[in-house]
Amino acid sequence: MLPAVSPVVVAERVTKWYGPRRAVADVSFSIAPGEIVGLLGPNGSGKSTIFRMLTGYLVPTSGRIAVAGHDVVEDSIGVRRAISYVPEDAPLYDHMRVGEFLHFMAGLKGLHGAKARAAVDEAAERLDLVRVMKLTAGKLSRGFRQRVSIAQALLGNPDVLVLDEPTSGLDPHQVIAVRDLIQSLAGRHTVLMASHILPEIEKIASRVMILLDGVLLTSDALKDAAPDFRLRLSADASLESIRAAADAVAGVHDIVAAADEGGRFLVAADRRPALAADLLSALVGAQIAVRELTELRPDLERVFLDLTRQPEAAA
Ligand SMILES: Nc1ncnc2c1ncn2[C@@H]1O[C@H](COP(=O)(O)OP(=O)(O)OP(=O)(O)O)[C@@H](O)[C@H]1O
Repeated sequence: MLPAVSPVVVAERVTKWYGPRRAVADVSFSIAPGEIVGLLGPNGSGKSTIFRMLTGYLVPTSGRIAVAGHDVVEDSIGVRRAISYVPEDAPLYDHMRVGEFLHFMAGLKGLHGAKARAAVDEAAERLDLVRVMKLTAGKLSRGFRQRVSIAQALLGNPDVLVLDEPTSGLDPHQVIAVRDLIQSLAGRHTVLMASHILPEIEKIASRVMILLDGVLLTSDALKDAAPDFRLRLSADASLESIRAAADAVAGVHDIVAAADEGGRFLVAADRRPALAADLLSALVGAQIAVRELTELRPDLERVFLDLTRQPEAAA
C-alpha cells in the first residue's frame, strides 16, 4: 500500500545485476516521512545492494529510485544530502578522537565553522557522546562505535537514515540502547534498517519488508500477519458495558472477553493511529477503570516462514 503522504523514498521496478548474478529483482516500494521500516532478509538476499543503490553508491541496472525527490542517477549529490548510510561494521578512523572524527565528517558533508560546531554538538548531545569526545575511536566499545557512526550520519540533518544491521555484535545492554536510540529518531528522520534477525526488527520497525533472493516478498509483513489491529484491554467492567462504551468509536470491529481470566478483553479494530486514544477516552467517559490498553504485535515469524518457504507462490 502506498502511504497517504508524499513518500520520501520511492523505488520503482529496481533490478541490479552483478555481471551474470542478479542480486535485486524488480523491487518496488515507497517509504513515508518519519517511518521506521525494517528490511528483513537472510544473508545474501540483496539488502546491502538495495542500500547502496538508495544512497547513490551503485547504479541500478534498471528501474528508478528517488530520495526526497532527487533521482539517484540524475542527481546523486542531492541524494547524498538527503540520505545517510551507517554500514554494518561502523568503520571509524581508530587513531582519531571522536570529536575530531565528527568534525572531519561534518567537513565532508559541506559543514564548516560555526555550522559544523553546532551540528557536531547537537549530534554528540543526542547520541550521548559528550563524555567520549576526547577519546580515540580505537578505545571505544562496540556500542559506542555504533553511536559515533550514527552521530556522523545525523550531521547535516538528513531526511533518511539507512542502517545496515545496527545491533549486530552488540551485547544485550547495547542492543537495547541502540534500539531506543533508533526509535527516538522516528518522526524527525525516516529510518530504513536491515536485519536478518526477526525478533530484533520486530521490536524496532513500524513496518517490515521481507526480501529473499533479491525478490521483495512483502512490503508490509505486519499487515499481512494481521489485517486487523488488535489491542489487549484490561478493565474492571463487563463485556456489555465495554461494548456499549466502544460503540461510538469509529473503526472498532469487535470486542471479546479473553479466555484466561476475568477483566481482560481483546479488541479488533481498524489500523488507525488515534484508535487507542479514542477508545481510551470513550471508556474513561463511561466511567470504566482501564488498567491496560496495549497493541498486540502480529505473528511476524509465521508470515516470514510462510513467505520464505514458498517464494514462488508469494512472489
Ligand atoms: N560486488 C559484488 N559482485 C558480485 N556479486 C555481489 C557483489 N555484491 C554482492 N553480490 C552478491 O549479490 C547478492 C546480494 O548481496 P547483498 O550483499 O546485497 O546481500 P545482503 O542481504 O546484504 O547480505 P548480508 O546480510 O550478508 O550483507 C549475493 O548473492 C552476493 O553474493
